[in-house]
This record gives sequence, structure tokens and C-alpha cells, in this order.
Amino acid sequence: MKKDVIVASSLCVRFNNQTVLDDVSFCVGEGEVFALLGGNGAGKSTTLKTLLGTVSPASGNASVQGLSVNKAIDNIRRKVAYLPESVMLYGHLTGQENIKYFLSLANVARSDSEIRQAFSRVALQEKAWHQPMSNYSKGMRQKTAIALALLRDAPILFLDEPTSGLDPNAIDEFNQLITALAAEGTTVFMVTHDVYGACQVAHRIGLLDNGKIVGMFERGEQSNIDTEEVHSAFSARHKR
Ligand SMILES: Nc1ncnc2c1ncn2[C@@H]1O[C@H](COP(=O)(O)OP(=O)(O)OP(=O)(O)O)[C@@H](O)[C@H]1O
Repeated sequence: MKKDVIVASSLCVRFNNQTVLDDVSFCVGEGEVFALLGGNGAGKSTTLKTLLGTVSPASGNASVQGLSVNKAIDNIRRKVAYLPESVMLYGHLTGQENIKYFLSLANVARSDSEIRQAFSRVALQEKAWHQPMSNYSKGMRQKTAIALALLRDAPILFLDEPTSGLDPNAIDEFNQLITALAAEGTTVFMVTHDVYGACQVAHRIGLLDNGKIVGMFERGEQSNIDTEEVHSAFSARHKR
């Protein structure tokens, strides 16, 4: 039985009397990839923001590694690497300079050789390491952000629409990296509207619609989650 790393219990969020999350519960075990899947306005970003402590639930609670987001958000943020849909790094600095700068902000000391190892681990091409990040594609920026997470020893990744805007090769590479990191024990929570991508990498998918979890899909011992099944459940919700 895997230890639960992220637990959301009956989260309710309201904005201006509108219920945006309604009794949302799920848990993510250590080394699992959990995808929260939903259409526009379903409440995915709000769930992510609640886990990051930037939105407070009206009721219910969430915890990360046993720490409540209401009480210990600073500790949680040290354990989590958050990749927004557009990874923001400094365009005029190289990949390596960005890494050094953000590590220094986090008070983490790493040698050049450790940084090179992290870049190799995420398969960032060597010729890019010393180029300004303004030349990087979205996939390369994501790899740099994941390298930074590895160097920070962050055991948990939060990903917001990680595959939007990536070409098919970059998506495959990204999915392989996430799968490998999870196999090594990293816990991954992602929000996405990409049914196919979610089925490829996730151990579990929660389908969110209008602020409610309306379906939960789980990978079998040897097989990925069935894309057809999730696709039908997803589109049935959007035909109403
Ligand atoms: N700060 C806010 N104030 C008022 N309403 C908000 C706020 N943030 C989100 N909402 C509303 O909450 C609902 C859910 O929004 P949310 O951004 O969580 O959805 P989403 O699933 O991430 O959508 P998308 O895929 O379009 O990004 C929407 O109806 C949105 O308009």
C-alpha cells in the first residue's frame, strides 16, 4: 500500500457566491502520477491553487506529505516544484545561469557537475545549456524547470497543462520523463484537458466537471488507463 502524499478532502471553494469546487476529494500516493482532467472552467486551476495555498477553501481541507495547506504552506512549498503552463525563467540568462540563480534563491548549493547531471537526466541537449533561454522551446523550458526541481530534491511536482503547445515528439519525451521520475518515487499532480496524454502517464485520473469529481479511472497492473473509456466519459459531460 503506497503512502498518500497529497490528500484533498471534501474541498469546497466559492467565489462571489458561486460554488467552483464542490466536495472534491482525491489522494495521490508516493510515486504516483495523478491527472485531474476537465474542460474549460471545470475547476482544475482552482484545485491546483488550493493545493498551493493561494486559494482558501470555504470548507474541507488538503494536505501534502501530512502537512495541512492551511497551516504549513511554507513547508509544503519547499517540497513542491510547480510548473505553470508557461514556465517563467529569465530569457537573457542561459539554462545553466537560470538554474544557478534559482538554486541560490532557494539556498541550495550544487556543483556544476551536479547541474550537468540534472540536464542530462532530463535530456536537455548539451548545446542548449549555455544558450540564452529566449532561444528555448516550451519543451526545453520545461526540461530546465524539471532539472531545477531535481536539483532542489523536490519530491513532488505540480504541473499545469504540461503538454499544451508541445509537438508530438516533445510530448512523448515529456511523458517518458514523468513516467521515469514517478518510477523513482516522485509524486506528480497534473491538471490537464488532454485525455490522451493523461491516459498515457497517469496511474489515476479524476474527471472534474463543474467543480465536482464525476469519475475516477485507475491504471491496471500491466495496462494504461483506457483512452476510449475516459474520452467517452469526458465527451458525454460536454454534450449536455
Ligand atoms: N478569482 C476568481 N474569481 C471569480 N471566479 C473565478 C476565479 N477563478 C476562477 N473562477 C471561476 O471558477 C471556475 C473554475 O475556474 P478554473 O480556472 O479553476 O477552471 P479550469 O478548469 O482551470 O479552466 P481552464 O481549463 O479554462 O483553465 C470558472 O467558472 C471561473 O470563471
